[in-house]
Amino acid sequence: MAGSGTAHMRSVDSRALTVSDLVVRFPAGRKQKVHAVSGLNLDLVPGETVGILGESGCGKSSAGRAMMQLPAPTSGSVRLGDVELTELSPRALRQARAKIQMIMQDPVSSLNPRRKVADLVGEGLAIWGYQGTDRKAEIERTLHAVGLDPAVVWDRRPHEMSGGQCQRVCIARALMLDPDVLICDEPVSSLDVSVQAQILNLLERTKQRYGLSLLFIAHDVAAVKNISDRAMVLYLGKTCEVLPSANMHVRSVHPYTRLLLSSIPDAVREAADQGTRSVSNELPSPLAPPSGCRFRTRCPLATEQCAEAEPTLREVGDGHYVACHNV
Ligand SMILES: Nc1ncnc2c1ncn2[C@@H]1O[C@H](COP(=O)(O)OP(=O)(O)OP(=O)(O)O)[C@@H](O)[C@H]1O
Repeated sequence: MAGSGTAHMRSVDSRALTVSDLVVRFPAGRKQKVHAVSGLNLDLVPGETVGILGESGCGKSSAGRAMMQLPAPTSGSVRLGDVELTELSPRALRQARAKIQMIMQDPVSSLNPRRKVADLVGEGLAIWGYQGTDRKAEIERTLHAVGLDPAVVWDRRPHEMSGGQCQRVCIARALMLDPDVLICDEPVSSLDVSVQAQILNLLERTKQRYGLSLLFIAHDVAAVKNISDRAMVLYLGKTCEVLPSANMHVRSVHPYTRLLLSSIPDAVREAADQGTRSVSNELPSPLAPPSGCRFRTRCPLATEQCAEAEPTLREVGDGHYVACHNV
Protein backbone atom coordinates (compact mmCIF):
# COMPACT_ATOMS: atom_id res chain seq x y z
CA MET A 1 0.00 0.00 0.00
CA ALA A 2 1.46 3.32 -1.04
CA GLY A 3 2.07 5.95 1.60
CA SER A 4 2.76 3.77 4.60
CA GLY A 5 4.80 0.73 3.75
CA THR A 6 5.91 -1.88 6.19
CA ALA A 7 9.47 -0.56 6.37
CA HIS A 8 9.15 0.81 9.88
CA MET A 9 8.02 -2.52 11.29
CA ARG A 10 10.98 -3.65 13.34
CA SER A 11 12.56 -7.01 12.82
CA VAL A 12 12.17 -8.72 16.16
CA ASP A 13 11.22 -12.30 16.82
CA SER A 14 8.30 -11.64 19.10
CA ARG A 15 5.75 -8.94 18.59
CA ALA A 16 2.87 -8.27 20.93
CA LEU A 17 0.82 -6.76 18.11
CA THR A 18 1.34 -6.55 14.36
CA VAL A 19 -1.04 -4.48 12.26
CA SER A 20 -0.70 -4.60 8.48
CA ASP A 21 -2.49 -2.62 5.79
CA LEU A 22 -5.33 -1.69 8.13
CA VAL A 23 -8.19 0.00 6.30
CA VAL A 24 -11.32 1.40 7.94
CA ARG A 25 -14.07 2.92 5.81
CA PHE A 26 -17.53 3.90 7.00
CA PRO A 27 -20.51 4.14 4.68
CA ALA A 28 -21.76 7.72 4.28
CA GLY A 29 -24.91 8.25 2.27
CA ARG A 30 -25.72 6.15 -0.77
CA LYS A 31 -22.41 6.14 -2.58
CA GLN A 32 -19.81 7.80 -0.40
CA LYS A 33 -17.43 6.43 2.18
CA VAL A 34 -15.51 8.01 5.04
CA HIS A 35 -11.87 7.05 4.60
CA ALA A 36 -11.05 6.92 8.30
CA VAL A 37 -7.90 4.74 8.17
CA SER A 38 -6.12 4.03 4.89
CA GLY A 39 -3.46 1.37 5.15
CA LEU A 40 -1.93 1.56 8.61
CA ASN A 41 1.10 -0.56 9.53
CA LEU A 42 2.25 -0.85 13.09
CA ASP A 43 4.12 -3.21 15.33
CA LEU A 44 4.36 -3.25 19.07
CA VAL A 45 7.06 -5.26 20.81
CA PRO A 46 6.52 -6.59 24.34
CA GLY A 47 6.97 -3.86 26.93
CA GLU A 48 6.89 -1.06 24.39
CA THR A 49 4.62 1.98 24.31
CA VAL A 50 3.75 3.46 20.93
CA GLY A 51 1.89 6.75 20.80
CA ILE A 52 -0.53 7.43 17.95
CA LEU A 53 -0.70 11.14 17.45
CA GLY A 54 -2.85 13.36 15.28
CA GLU A 55 -5.57 15.98 15.42
CA SER A 56 -9.24 15.20 15.87
CA GLY A 57 -10.72 13.25 12.96
CA CYS A 58 -7.46 11.80 11.65
CA GLY A 59 -8.55 8.22 12.40
CA LYS A 60 -6.82 7.40 15.69
CA SER A 61 -9.85 5.96 17.47
CA SER A 62 -11.08 4.15 14.37
CA ALA A 63 -7.66 2.49 14.11
CA GLY A 64 -7.67 1.50 17.79
CA ARG A 65 -11.18 0.12 17.65
CA ALA A 66 -10.45 -1.79 14.44
CA MET A 67 -7.49 -3.44 16.17
CA MET A 68 -9.96 -4.56 18.86
CA GLN A 69 -12.34 -5.71 16.07
CA LEU A 70 -14.91 -3.22 17.38
CA PRO A 71 -15.93 -3.25 14.58
CA ALA A 72 -13.61 -5.36 12.44
CA PRO A 73 -11.60 -3.35 9.89
CA THR A 74 -12.72 -3.07 6.27
CA SER A 75 -9.52 -4.91 5.37
CA GLY A 76 -6.07 -5.63 6.71
CA SER A 77 -4.48 -7.87 9.29
CA VAL A 78 -4.33 -7.58 13.09
CA ARG A 79 -2.12 -10.19 14.77
CA LEU A 80 -2.07 -10.42 18.53
CA GLY A 81 1.08 -12.44 19.14
CA ASP A 82 0.54 -15.30 16.71
CA VAL A 83 -3.24 -15.01 16.53
CA GLU A 84 -4.88 -13.36 13.51
CA LEU A 85 -7.84 -11.58 15.10
CA THR A 86 -9.62 -10.80 11.83
CA GLU A 87 -10.12 -14.50 11.11
CA LEU A 88 -11.51 -15.61 14.48
CA SER A 89 -15.05 -16.81 15.09
CA PRO A 90 -17.09 -14.57 17.42
CA ARG A 91 -16.54 -17.06 20.27
CA ALA A 92 -12.78 -17.32 19.73
CA LEU A 93 -12.59 -13.55 19.44
CA ARG A 94 -14.28 -13.11 22.82
CA GLN A 95 -11.58 -15.30 24.37
CA ALA A 96 -8.75 -13.57 22.50
CA ARG A 97 -10.00 -10.13 23.56
CA ALA A 98 -8.88 -10.87 27.11
CA LYS A 99 -5.34 -10.32 25.81
CA ILE A 100 -6.06 -7.02 24.08
CA GLN A 101 -7.97 -4.55 26.17
CA MET A 102 -8.97 -0.95 25.59
CA ILE A 103 -9.63 1.98 27.88
CA MET A 104 -11.62 4.90 26.59
CA GLN A 105 -11.58 8.66 26.75
CA ASP A 106 -14.67 9.04 28.92
CA PRO A 107 -14.34 6.58 31.82
CA VAL A 108 -17.66 7.47 33.45
CA SER A 109 -19.77 6.67 30.40
CA SER A 110 -17.77 3.54 29.59
CA LEU A 111 -18.86 1.99 32.91
CA ASN A 112 -22.36 0.60 33.44
CA PRO A 113 -23.91 3.17 35.83
CA ARG A 114 -26.01 0.56 37.64
CA ARG A 115 -23.16 -1.73 38.62
CA LYS A 116 -20.89 -1.52 41.63
CA VAL A 117 -17.10 -1.28 41.37
CA ALA A 118 -16.55 -4.88 42.52
CA ASP A 119 -18.89 -6.18 39.79
CA LEU A 120 -17.48 -3.86 37.12
CA VAL A 121 -13.92 -4.94 37.85
CA GLY A 122 -14.81 -8.61 38.30
CA GLU A 123 -17.08 -9.07 35.28
CA GLY A 124 -14.32 -10.32 32.99
CA LEU A 125 -13.36 -13.07 35.43
CA ALA A 126 -16.40 -15.05 34.36
CA ILE A 127 -14.44 -15.84 31.20
CA TRP A 128 -11.87 -17.68 33.31
CA GLY A 129 -14.41 -19.22 35.68
CA TYR A 130 -13.07 -17.53 38.82
CA GLN A 131 -15.44 -17.78 41.76
CA GLY A 132 -15.75 -17.17 45.49
CA THR A 133 -12.78 -16.06 47.59
CA ASP A 134 -10.41 -16.37 44.63
CA ARG A 135 -12.45 -13.84 42.74
CA LYS A 136 -12.74 -11.44 45.68
CA ALA A 137 -9.02 -11.60 46.43
CA GLU A 138 -8.14 -11.00 42.79
CA ILE A 139 -10.43 -7.97 42.56
CA GLU A 140 -8.99 -6.56 45.79
CA ARG A 141 -5.44 -7.07 44.59
CA THR A 142 -6.15 -5.31 41.30
CA LEU A 143 -7.95 -2.40 42.95
CA HIS A 144 -4.90 -1.89 45.18
CA ALA A 145 -2.68 -2.03 42.10
CA VAL A 146 -4.54 0.89 40.51
CA GLY A 147 -4.47 2.94 43.71
CA LEU A 148 -8.02 2.34 44.92
CA ASP A 149 -8.86 1.14 48.44
CA PRO A 150 -11.22 -1.85 48.04
CA ALA A 151 -12.81 -1.16 51.43
CA VAL A 152 -13.79 2.31 50.26
CA VAL A 153 -14.84 1.77 46.63
CA TRP A 154 -16.15 -1.82 46.64
CA ASP A 155 -19.86 -0.92 46.65
CA ARG A 156 -19.64 2.40 44.86
CA ARG A 157 -21.27 3.08 41.52
CA PRO A 158 -19.60 5.17 38.78
CA HIS A 159 -21.57 8.36 39.54
CA GLU A 160 -20.30 8.23 43.15
CA MET A 161 -16.68 8.56 42.02
CA SER A 162 -14.50 11.16 40.30
CA GLY A 163 -13.45 10.84 36.65
CA GLY A 164 -9.94 9.85 37.75
CA GLN A 165 -11.30 7.11 40.05
CA CYS A 166 -13.53 5.84 37.23
CA GLN A 167 -10.51 5.65 34.91
CA ARG A 168 -8.68 3.64 37.59
CA VAL A 169 -11.67 1.28 37.68
CA CYS A 170 -11.49 0.94 33.87
CA ILE A 171 -7.78 0.14 34.08
CA ALA A 172 -8.44 -2.41 36.84
CA ARG A 173 -11.20 -4.01 34.78
CA ALA A 174 -8.81 -4.35 31.83
CA LEU A 175 -6.01 -5.76 34.01
CA MET A 176 -8.23 -8.47 35.48
CA LEU A 177 -8.08 -10.29 32.16
CA ASP A 178 -4.26 -10.34 32.18
CA PRO A 179 -3.85 -8.61 28.81
CA ASP A 180 -0.68 -8.41 26.74
CA VAL A 181 -1.72 -5.22 24.98
CA LEU A 182 -3.61 -2.24 26.37
CA ILE A 183 -4.98 0.30 23.90
CA CYS A 184 -5.50 3.62 25.65
CA ASP A 185 -7.73 5.94 23.63
CA GLU A 186 -7.22 9.49 24.92
CA PRO A 187 -7.24 8.10 28.48
CA VAL A 188 -6.62 11.41 30.23
CA SER A 189 -8.15 14.04 27.95
CA SER A 190 -11.48 14.19 29.81
CA LEU A 191 -9.81 14.43 33.23
CA ASP A 192 -8.75 17.45 35.30
CA VAL A 193 -5.20 18.51 34.57
CA SER A 194 -4.18 17.68 38.15
CA VAL A 195 -5.39 14.09 37.70
CA GLN A 196 -3.94 13.56 34.22
CA ALA A 197 -0.35 13.14 35.45
CA GLN A 198 -1.50 10.65 38.11
CA ILE A 199 -3.21 8.46 35.52
CA LEU A 200 -0.24 8.66 33.15
CA ASN A 201 2.06 7.61 36.02
CA LEU A 202 -0.31 4.78 36.86
CA LEU A 203 -0.26 3.56 33.24
CA GLU A 204 3.53 3.64 33.23
CA ARG A 205 3.78 1.71 36.53
CA THR A 206 1.10 -0.72 35.41
CA LYS A 207 2.91 -1.37 32.16
CA GLN A 208 6.07 -2.34 34.07
CA ARG A 209 4.29 -4.38 36.70
CA TYR A 210 2.05 -6.36 34.36
CA GLY A 211 4.50 -6.59 31.44
CA LEU A 212 2.13 -4.83 29.06
CA SER A 213 2.61 -3.24 25.67
CA LEU A 214 0.72 0.02 25.35
CA LEU A 215 -0.80 1.77 22.39
CA PHE A 216 -1.39 5.31 23.55
CA ILE A 217 -3.76 7.30 21.34
CA ALA A 218 -3.77 11.05 21.89
CA HIS A 219 -3.85 14.45 20.25
CA ASP A 220 -1.72 15.79 23.09
CA VAL A 221 1.89 15.82 21.94
CA ALA A 222 3.29 16.31 25.44
CA ALA A 223 1.47 13.25 26.80
CA VAL A 224 2.66 11.08 23.89
CA LYS A 225 6.19 12.37 24.32
CA ASN A 226 6.14 11.57 28.04
CA ILE A 227 4.73 8.09 27.94
CA SER A 228 5.76 6.60 24.56
CA ASP A 229 8.92 5.01 23.27
CA ARG A 230 7.93 5.73 19.68
CA ALA A 231 5.37 8.04 18.14
CA MET A 232 3.37 7.43 14.99
CA VAL A 233 1.86 10.54 13.47
CA LEU A 234 -1.38 10.08 11.53
CA TYR A 235 -2.94 12.53 9.11
CA LEU A 236 -6.32 11.83 7.51
CA GLY A 237 -5.92 8.10 8.03
CA LYS A 238 -2.33 7.84 6.75
CA THR A 239 1.00 7.60 8.54
CA CYS A 240 3.20 10.67 8.02
CA GLU A 241 6.06 9.92 10.35
CA VAL A 242 7.26 7.33 12.88
CA LEU A 243 10.04 8.33 15.23
CA PRO A 244 11.44 7.87 18.73
CA SER A 245 9.39 10.05 21.08
CA ALA A 246 12.18 11.24 23.34
CA ASN A 247 13.57 13.96 21.12
CA MET A 248 10.80 14.23 18.57
CA HIS A 249 10.67 18.02 18.76
CA VAL A 250 14.23 18.13 17.46
CA ARG A 251 14.19 15.15 15.10
CA SER A 252 10.78 15.44 13.45
CA VAL A 253 10.94 16.50 9.82
CA HIS A 254 7.48 15.96 8.37
CA PRO A 255 5.70 19.31 7.95
CA TYR A 256 2.57 17.94 9.63
CA THR A 257 4.46 16.67 12.69
CA ARG A 258 6.11 20.04 12.96
CA LEU A 259 2.73 21.74 12.75
CA LEU A 260 1.46 19.54 15.57
CA LEU A 261 4.54 20.26 17.67
CA SER A 262 4.10 23.96 17.15
CA SER A 263 1.05 23.81 19.39
CA ILE A 264 3.38 23.09 22.30
CA PRO A 265 4.44 26.36 23.95
CA ASP A 266 7.94 27.72 24.64
CA ALA A 267 11.23 26.36 23.38
CA VAL A 268 9.71 23.28 21.84
CA ARG A 269 7.55 25.46 19.61
CA GLU A 270 10.59 27.44 18.47
CA ALA A 271 12.37 24.26 17.45
CA ALA A 272 9.32 23.04 15.59
CA ASP A 273 8.66 26.36 13.87
CA GLN A 274 12.08 26.65 12.30
CA GLY A 275 11.76 26.11 8.59
CA THR A 276 7.97 25.96 8.43
CA ARG A 277 5.49 28.60 7.29
CA SER A 278 2.01 28.94 8.67
CA VAL A 279 -0.57 26.71 7.02
CA SER A 280 -4.35 26.44 6.84
CA ASN A 281 -6.27 24.95 9.74
CA GLU A 282 -8.81 23.19 7.55
CA LEU A 283 -8.80 19.39 7.65
CA PRO A 284 -9.95 18.17 4.20
CA SER A 285 -13.02 15.95 4.07
CA PRO A 286 -12.30 12.27 4.73
CA LEU A 287 -15.05 11.55 2.16
CA ALA A 288 -12.74 12.69 -0.62
CA PRO A 289 -9.14 12.88 0.63
CA PRO A 290 -6.71 14.89 -1.54
CA SER A 291 -4.84 13.00 -4.27
CA GLY A 292 -1.17 12.20 -3.77
CA CYS A 293 -0.07 13.32 -0.34
CA ARG A 294 -3.15 13.90 1.81
CA PHE A 295 -1.41 16.71 3.69
CA ARG A 296 -0.52 18.70 0.57
CA THR A 297 -3.49 21.12 0.84
CA ARG A 298 -2.13 22.38 4.16
CA CYS A 299 1.54 21.85 3.55
CA PRO A 300 3.96 24.76 3.29
CA LEU A 301 6.37 22.63 1.24
CA ALA A 302 3.85 21.22 -1.27
CA THR A 303 4.85 20.95 -4.95
CA GLU A 304 3.10 19.56 -8.03
CA GLN A 305 4.60 16.16 -7.35
CA CYS A 306 2.69 16.00 -4.05
CA ALA A 307 -0.65 16.11 -5.91
CA GLU A 308 0.43 13.47 -8.39
CA ALA A 309 2.23 10.83 -6.33
CA GLU A 310 1.67 9.55 -2.87
CA PRO A 311 4.90 9.59 -0.83
CA THR A 312 5.91 6.24 0.66
CA LEU A 313 7.25 5.87 4.15
CA ARG A 314 11.06 5.74 3.96
CA GLU A 315 13.76 5.46 6.57
CA VAL A 316 15.64 8.67 7.30
CA GLY A 317 17.41 7.68 10.50
CA ASP A 318 17.57 5.04 13.18
CA GLY A 319 13.95 4.08 13.89
CA HIS A 320 12.81 7.20 12.03
CA TYR A 321 10.50 6.97 8.98
CA VAL A 322 8.89 9.76 6.97
CA ALA A 323 6.38 9.92 4.13
CA CYS A 324 7.16 13.18 2.34
CA HIS A 325 8.61 14.05 -1.08
CA ASN A 326 10.27 17.20 0.18
CA VAL A 327 12.18 16.38 3.33
N1 LIG B 1 -19.09 5.09 13.04
C1 LIG B 1 -18.71 6.01 12.17
N2 LIG B 1 -19.46 6.28 11.06
C2 LIG B 1 -19.08 7.20 10.16
N3 LIG B 1 -17.95 7.95 10.26
C3 LIG B 1 -17.19 7.75 11.35
C4 LIG B 1 -17.52 6.78 12.35
N4 LIG B 1 -16.55 6.80 13.32
C5 LIG B 1 -15.65 7.74 12.92
N5 LIG B 1 -16.04 8.30 11.75
C6 LIG B 1 -15.32 9.33 10.98
O1 LIG B 1 -14.02 8.78 10.71
C7 LIG B 1 -13.05 9.81 10.77
C8 LIG B 1 -12.00 9.43 11.80
O2 LIG B 1 -12.62 9.48 13.09
P1 LIG B 1 -11.87 9.04 14.40
O3 LIG B 1 -12.82 9.20 15.56
O4 LIG B 1 -11.24 7.74 14.20
O5 LIG B 1 -10.72 10.15 14.51
P2 LIG B 1 -9.86 10.57 15.77
O6 LIG B 1 -8.54 10.95 15.25
O7 LIG B 1 -9.91 9.50 16.79
O8 LIG B 1 -10.64 11.84 16.27
P3 LIG B 1 -11.07 12.23 17.77
O9 LIG B 1 -9.80 12.53 18.48
O10 LIG B 1 -11.96 13.41 17.58
O11 LIG B 1 -11.79 11.01 18.30
C9 LIG B 1 -13.79 11.09 11.12
O12 LIG B 1 -14.07 11.78 9.92
C10 LIG B 1 -15.06 10.59 11.76
O13 LIG B 1 -16.11 11.52 11.58
